[in-house]
Amino acid sequence: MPYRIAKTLTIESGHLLTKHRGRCRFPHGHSRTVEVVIAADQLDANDMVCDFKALKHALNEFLDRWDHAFCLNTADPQFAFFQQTYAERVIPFVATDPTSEVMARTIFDTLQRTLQEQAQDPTREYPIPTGVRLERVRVTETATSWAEYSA
Ligand SMILES: Nc1nc2c(c(=O)[nH]1)N=C([C@H](O)[C@H](O)COP(=O)(O)OP(=O)(O)OP(=O)(O)O)CN2
Repeated sequence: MPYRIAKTLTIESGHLLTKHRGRCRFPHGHSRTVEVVIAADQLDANDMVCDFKALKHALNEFLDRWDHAFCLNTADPQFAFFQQTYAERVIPFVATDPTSEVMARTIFDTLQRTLQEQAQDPTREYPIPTGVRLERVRVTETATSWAEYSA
């Protein structure tokens, strides 16, 4: 697929890593940059892979829930407490730590489903053309660390 576009969003989120030996097992936060790349063989009627706004809307539908939220392994002994206390601002990661790798995979799988659904609806203000392919999702955790998940 010769054409490729990317969109980047930033979210503020907290987490802790139950399996980490160091400080990352304690609650802490990150300004996370999420970069998604989609590809296409040909351009649409607007001479685009797809409108950047379409990509932003598709990503935001899901990622807004992670903004100013706390990502937590459901196996954490404190999970029930956090969920009762902070309700929808606690994002459950089922029996897995919310590492950058797991976040990248979760975002990839969810965005792929969203793009497929929205490509069936040409009446959207910013439609997703059929034939576009989600190539990769990169989650940047700190100034020096990122993880990527790709097709
Ligand atoms: N492969 C992964 N390793 C680590 C993850 C992760 O998601 N995937 N996450 C963490 C912690 O969340 C930590 O906050 C970030 O790690 P790190 O880059 O080590 O952060 P530092 O600011 O301490 O980096 P320095 O370069 O050492 O200052 C840990 N590992």
